[in-house]
Amino acid sequence: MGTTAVETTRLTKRYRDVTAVDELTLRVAPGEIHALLGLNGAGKTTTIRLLLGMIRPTGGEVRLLGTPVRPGARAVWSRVGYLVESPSAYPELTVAENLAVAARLHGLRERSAVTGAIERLGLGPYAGRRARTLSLGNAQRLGLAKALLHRPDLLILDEPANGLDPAGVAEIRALLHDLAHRDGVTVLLSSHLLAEVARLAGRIGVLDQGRLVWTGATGELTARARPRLHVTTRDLAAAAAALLAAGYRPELAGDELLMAGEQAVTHPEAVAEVLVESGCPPTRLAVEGDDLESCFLRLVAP
Ligand SMILES: Nc1ncnc2c1ncn2[C@@H]1O[C@H](COP(=O)(O)OP(=O)(O)OP(=O)(O)O)[C@@H](O)[C@H]1O
Repeated sequence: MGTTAVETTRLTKRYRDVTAVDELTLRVAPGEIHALLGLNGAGKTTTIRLLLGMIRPTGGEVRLLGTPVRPGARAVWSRVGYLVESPSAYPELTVAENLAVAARLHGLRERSAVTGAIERLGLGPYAGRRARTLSLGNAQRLGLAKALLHRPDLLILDEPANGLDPAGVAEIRALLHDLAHRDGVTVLLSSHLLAEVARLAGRIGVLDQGRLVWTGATGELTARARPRLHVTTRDLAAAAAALLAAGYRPELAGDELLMAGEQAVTHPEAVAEVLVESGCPPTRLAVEGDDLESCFLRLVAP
């Protein structure tokens, strides 16, 4: 699969005075787990609905697996699985019956597709339960099972961890990890939880007010959360010069110096010694790490 799995070009959706998605240009490579991260109202659901051709864009275009998404262009859907918010199921049918209906709609061999999906999603104990009696978490699992029935090459999921307890979240994470890394399935998912996507996605696109404000490898974002030594002293310039002369790499940030190096973080007492010797004793010296959520919030801060 050489083609880009998901490709949007200046994708835009406007509702009267709200621009829900604003000139979004996104590329997701095959086999990648890519997360669209954003706060409530950032435009995640609208983007996913546009990708799936559920709503018409005001501007721009979408290609999935190299094929333009247009009304009537059906071929690509046999290779795409999706789960959008609040998965729908026939409430009076059992889990197995719901899957059997979905398998028939896909033209699949019913029995093996259903058994495989039940097994993959750990739905065995619930196979005979009517869909309306399922917990939110198990309803979400049934939705995922349906999305995976036809073994798609691309899986598009809106907030897949919604309604799941921590064990369920871990299970879904393991499943998506396996799908991408073992079976080469491309996964595009939306989430508002950086800590969660950081454990799963290889790349992240941050959406804010419909715009892609940051995109890159997950590691680039989490690196911002590494601990740094914060130094405050009366004469920052003199302190910075002394620290530089001692082999450190201080960075001036407002009214303090920041030091990210391993040595400074693990041995702040040695830094204190340099500062005292140079006549700039620290008035504050603290190792602090930004948590992931504050890194994310800083990206989307007004
Ligand atoms: N059908 C609609 N009509 C009018 N405005 C809409 C419509 N759908 C979405 N919006 C607006 O577009 C913006 C983006 O909404 P969207 O649901 O895509 O965000 P989101 O990131 O998925 O948020 P959430 O996590 O709350 O679902 C919001 O301001 C929302 O109010």
